[in-house]
Amino acid sequence: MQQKWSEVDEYLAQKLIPQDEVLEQVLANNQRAGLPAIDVSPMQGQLLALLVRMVRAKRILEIGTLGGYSTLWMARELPINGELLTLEAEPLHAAIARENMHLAGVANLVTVAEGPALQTLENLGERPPFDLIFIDADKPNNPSYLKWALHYSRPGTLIIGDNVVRNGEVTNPTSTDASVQGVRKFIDMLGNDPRLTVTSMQTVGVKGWDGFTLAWVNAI
Ligand SMILES: C[S@@+](CC[C@H](N)C(=O)[O-])C[C@H]1O[C@@H](n2cnc3c(N)ncnc32)[C@H](O)[C@@H]1O
Repeated sequence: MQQKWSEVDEYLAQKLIPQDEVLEQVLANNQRAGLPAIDVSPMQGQLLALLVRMVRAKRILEIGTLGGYSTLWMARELPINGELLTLEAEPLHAAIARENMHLAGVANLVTVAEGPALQTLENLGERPPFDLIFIDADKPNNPSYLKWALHYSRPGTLIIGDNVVRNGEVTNPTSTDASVQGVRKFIDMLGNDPRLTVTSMQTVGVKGWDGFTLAWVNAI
């Protein structure tokens, strides 16, 4: 079945998503630098781009940069006075992401903040709220990332969480995997917060079985 999903995902991506040399170059640069191939898929990247477009985001926060593949999908949708702050703990990942943003011509819109995301978030201080927040770093910290995401949100902010399926283990309350437990707590927090309207979108494809949560902030 996995093979069929991948085949369908590739077929749809080929039919629906134009070839893009810059995005492909970013993936090639990441591979050459030895970064893990755990970026979003092209179909997920296009979904992020559409969401940025639909909410007319001007200010974006991304937690978990890797080489900046998802960053680029989103940054290209920003207006010229937009900003995307992306948080990355690994110096090599941050350096490659910066190079990729230069290559793609969006370096003026994107700031790659290097260091543990929680530390960066604690030190952001007073600033205008973000319009869209993409959480895609270490899953055990997802509950804390959600708290900070809400801190930097306004009514109308869209908060997206990646990798919420965990190969189906997300339904296992006794899992000893810290990522599963982090995602389970994250989902509980999303579901129990009356300020949020939330859904989840599962995806099957070249990256396996996975899913996003999409949370709309109704009130703060
Ligand atoms: C799944 S990858 C991000 C993929 C990227 N969003 C994309 O789709 O192209 C997760 C990234 O989060 C980073 N990361 C892990 N723990 C972190 C932390 N505590 N603070 C900041 N970044 C972290 C990892 O180094 C890795 O580059």
